[in-house]
Amino acid sequence: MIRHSGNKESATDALLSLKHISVEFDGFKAVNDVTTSIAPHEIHFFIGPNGAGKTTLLDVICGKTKPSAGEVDYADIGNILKLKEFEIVKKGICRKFQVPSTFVNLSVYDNMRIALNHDKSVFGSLFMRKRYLDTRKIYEVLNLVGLDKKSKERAKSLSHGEKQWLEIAMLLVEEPKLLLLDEPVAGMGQAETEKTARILEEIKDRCAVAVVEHDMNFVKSIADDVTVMHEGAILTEGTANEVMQNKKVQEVYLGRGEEQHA
Ligand SMILES: Nc1ncnc2c1ncn2[C@@H]1O[C@H](COP(=O)(O)OP(=O)(O)OP(=O)(O)O)[C@@H](O)[C@H]1O
Repeated sequence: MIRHSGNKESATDALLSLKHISVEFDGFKAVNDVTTSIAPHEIHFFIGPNGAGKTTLLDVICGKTKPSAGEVDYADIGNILKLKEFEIVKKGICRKFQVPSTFVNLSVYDNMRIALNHDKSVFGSLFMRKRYLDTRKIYEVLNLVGLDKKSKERAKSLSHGEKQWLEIAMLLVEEPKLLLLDEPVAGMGQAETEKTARILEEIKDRCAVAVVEHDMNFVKSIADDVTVMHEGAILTEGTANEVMQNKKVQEVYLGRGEEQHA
């Protein structure tokens, strides 16, 4: 975790720095002058009420949405706003969206082979470039997410949680430096949520993880750093305990009932 003495802009050890980011949709400011940073190998959560601008921030980081103002400095590359989405992926920022992106009729293993080849053409990946596939690497990552024994099963036969872990594994074989996850435990029961927490803790040896999340028990269990957003701006930042004790956070988010966090 980076501690910034009140000024995240000066964090020189950051993997990614958002500097004065604003995003407007038809004159509406969804994100308003956000400055924060993500350290290498940390699990950094973005929390806050619905519509606070959390997902929009992830969209900015992965290049899906271009901000109206600000800079996104990343690793030794500098400002990545000039890059296209696929170029940002190649630089090591990988995003898991809430919409599933596996090939449901293919096996877990074949999904991994496609991901490893950065080639979404099923036939190109499965047959023509076969000799380049790295089976050991695939099994090593499948083992990390607990799916190595299910490598031959079709993706559609996996449980909800297993599907999410497969998608995470498909990103991990690309060896990202920063993994972006949008509500990774949505729809999971307690056991799957806890397993996801253990997986993310292992992943952070390899890369930083930025997560948009509403499940506060999940946040508390693994967060290194938490940014609380409200109405497009940062309300406060700190450890999970620090932000949960913050009166403003309790007022605008935590104290508003479970339906807000669903
Ligand atoms: N493409 C878009 N066009 C217009 N408005 C948008 C667009 N994307 C997001 N917004 C608006 O921007 C605001 C922030 O949305 P965002 O999805 O980032 O919030 P969030 O904090 O992720 O919320 P949630 O927890 O509900 O996912 C919302 O008011 C939303 O309606």
